[in-house]
Amino acid sequence: MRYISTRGQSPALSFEEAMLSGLARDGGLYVPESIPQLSIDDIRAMQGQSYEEVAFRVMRPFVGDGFSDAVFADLIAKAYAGFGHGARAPLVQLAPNHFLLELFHGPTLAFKDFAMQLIGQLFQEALERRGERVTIVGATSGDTGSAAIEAFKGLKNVDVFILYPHGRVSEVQRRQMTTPPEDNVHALALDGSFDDCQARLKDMFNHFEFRDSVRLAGVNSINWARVLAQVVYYFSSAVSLGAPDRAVSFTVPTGNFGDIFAGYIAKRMGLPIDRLVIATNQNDILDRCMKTGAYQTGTVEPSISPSMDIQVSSNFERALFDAYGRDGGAVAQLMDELKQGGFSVSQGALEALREHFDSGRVSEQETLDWITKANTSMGELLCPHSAIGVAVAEAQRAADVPMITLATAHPAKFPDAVEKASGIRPPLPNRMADLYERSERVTRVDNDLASLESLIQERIKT
Ligand SMILES: Cc1ncc(COP(=O)(O)O)c(C=O)c1O
Ligand SMILES: N[C@@H](CCOP(=O)(O)O)C(=O)O
Repeated sequence: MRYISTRGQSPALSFEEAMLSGLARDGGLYVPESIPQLSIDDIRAMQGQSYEEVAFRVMRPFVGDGFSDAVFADLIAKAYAGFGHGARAPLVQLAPNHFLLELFHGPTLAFKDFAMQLIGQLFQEALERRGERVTIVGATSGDTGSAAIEAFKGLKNVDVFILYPHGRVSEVQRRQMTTPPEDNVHALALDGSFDDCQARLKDMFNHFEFRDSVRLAGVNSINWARVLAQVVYYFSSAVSLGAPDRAVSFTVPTGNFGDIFAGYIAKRMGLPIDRLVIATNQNDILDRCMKTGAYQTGTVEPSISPSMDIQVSSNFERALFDAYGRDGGAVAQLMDELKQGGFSVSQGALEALREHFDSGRVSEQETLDWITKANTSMGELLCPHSAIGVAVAEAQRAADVPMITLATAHPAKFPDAVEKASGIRPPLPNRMADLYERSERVTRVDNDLASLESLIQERIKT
């Protein structure tokens, strides 16, 4: 299996090379050259299997020879051993034909743990075998950063720098990033938005002298391995509701488009998915684009669902690549136009996107109302991101197709919003009950490429 860039100008790489490289050198994102197909029998064989067994069957065709079957199975087992629920990603019923996929039982209480715990294992195994060391830089609106720090802290072949928007993540998210004492992890609070953090990260990848000097790697969903690990729970949940003999739909709280893009890959592999519904907060560029074809950036408005406060939705580029018939030149041109503020999706490409995706947007007040309503009438305390998913799913679901809404974070990560809506302040699980007492370590940084690069170079010298 080879991986090609969405901008068509970088050489194809193996899974392991693509994983360790992050962004392609032409600025594009890696995607598989072709999508492996699973037959109806392959999918039926997943019924009754453990999450780990499903993960092996779904991911194996993408991974290639770098990891043997035995090693890959072992890394999967280690990745999910620390999850707080035997099913890893349990489904609970909210209403007739509406189910919630709880993705918050990992070590940092967000769906990012599913991919990050596995990537930590894959990086460690690959880097030790190669005798190499990398510098991971990540951009986060809160959850990617905490999951990355948790997965990579203390690993000997990796230094990790996480850029987060100062003052725009929840206190739990911030403390998960700033309290680990291991000296290979560094939390950097940037003066700006998540989009600024992600833009500086991509600038570093496009600055080859810096990139090569620190051996830069990425664990955002820029990295194909992140998306791949998230494909698994689409299979495990759909199969437990009767797939492949029954189609299901998914609603996904969306920001950087990585999670829902994983659902699209599951569908392309043969999983019978009827609709994939994008659910956004007031930072609704994706909903506007799906409705009008105009992908126009504006100012990010901080919300009570801060992890989705994103305007430049990185993985949308992967969806556009397919919608434009895998024409890397066309995608490169759109991304150039994006630097000037936006672009219009062609009618043909918009129709191709609408074949798979629907969308909906939820206001701040509606988010609070749905936290209240889900608590009182569905018996589920939701985080604001998951509430946005449930709100959009309830508005859009068809009566005859089961809808699965992804619950992307634990309510205890966002206690202020949850308490305001429900009157309940959700406690942290026991294993992190002392999070508020731990001492923090963080560096304030300007939104400036040169000074960020110098800081990283200085820190990895010591
Ligand atoms: C809790 C939560 N929900 C939803 C999202 C959006 O997911 P994605 O960026 O993959 O669209 C994020 C951030 O990624 C998140 O942390
Ligand atoms: N919401 C994310 C933003 C980064 O997304 P990623 O999936 O590209 O890593 C976060 O929590 O940081």
